[in-house]
Amino acid sequence: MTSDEQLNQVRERINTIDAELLRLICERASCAQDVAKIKDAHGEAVKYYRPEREAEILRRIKLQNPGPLDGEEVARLFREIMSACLALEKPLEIGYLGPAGTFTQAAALKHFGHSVHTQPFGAISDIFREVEAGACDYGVVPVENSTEGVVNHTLDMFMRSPLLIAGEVTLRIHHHLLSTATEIGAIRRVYSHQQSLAQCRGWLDRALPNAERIAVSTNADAAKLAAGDPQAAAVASEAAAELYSLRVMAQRIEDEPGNTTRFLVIGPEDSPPSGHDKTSMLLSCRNEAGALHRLLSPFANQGISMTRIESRPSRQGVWDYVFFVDVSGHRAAPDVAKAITELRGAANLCKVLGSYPEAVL
Ligand SMILES: C=C(O[C@@H]1C=C(C(=O)O)C=C[C@H]1O)C(=O)O
Repeated sequence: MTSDEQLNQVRERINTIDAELLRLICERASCAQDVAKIKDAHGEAVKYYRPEREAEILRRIKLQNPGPLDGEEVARLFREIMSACLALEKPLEIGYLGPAGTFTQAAALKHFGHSVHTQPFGAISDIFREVEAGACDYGVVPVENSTEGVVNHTLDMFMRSPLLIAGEVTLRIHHHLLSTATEIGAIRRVYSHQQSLAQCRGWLDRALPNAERIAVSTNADAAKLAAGDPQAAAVASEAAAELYSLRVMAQRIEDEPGNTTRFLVIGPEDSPPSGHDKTSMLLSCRNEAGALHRLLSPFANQGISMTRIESRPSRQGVWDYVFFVDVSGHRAAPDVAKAITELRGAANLCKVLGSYPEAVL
């Protein structure tokens, strides 16, 4: 057989597989419609989106993956299939910290897939308000974001808001040099958020020692500015390059590889147990010797591991400190439930912000 004949044979096989895949994906979509019909028939407030079920499905796909595709890769494909199936009912409305092209938008699409409708907001408080009002189904806000620097603002909102955490998203952050210039030598100005500039300082010192660095409020704003100035560049994401028609002049220019940031999904409800969950809570104690130790001992007593603790001044005058604590496990799990009961007795304040699946993607 000639190589052309061999290729034709494999291509024929691919065409047959594609037809079969298409049939199966459509059959899956019909099943999703059946789920909706059954739920509708039972009346009451219908909730189509099930974060715990989606997390279970994605975890199973990763486990069952026989290769050669990477587990992350197959999970991403199934993420999009589920997103499209769910959108058959009604695309979810997701508010995020804009403008378009921010890492928060990338996080929203990573978590929900591309079949949702994303709506940019200028401030984190606007996102909380829109979700509280029901204008958005969920919101996505940065919580440990090394680029936008708004962690505290998100944490402060939880002190006042009745919203709960329904999910978390982690995103690897890569910075690129974007411009309309034809060569790097033509660049006189570099725009970006100050933290992104700081994260690329070494690279900028070497490649653009004479260009002025100008800090702006978001990386998407930087991309917008670079789009209108051929002597300027922006340090921003690939999404921003596409959105503002900029060329990627240099890729992955961050000094520290492996920079990951975390986002939270906020909604009117948290998530039922998925098998691998986290619980976030807000705790407070008086400023006295041993108070923090006593506050956290219920977790240690139950053998629960704490994955994060962040302290904030309470601003309410009543309590000195407020701690944002993440622990492993769902609030419905006996050990976590027991620790929470103990905490309620000991802490001045114990507000459970929600239990949600650990990020799968
Ligand atoms: C509404 C449901 O399913 C939705 C659709 C899913 C899918 O396409 O696999 C998964 C979870 C839900 O977001 C449900 O299972 O009750």
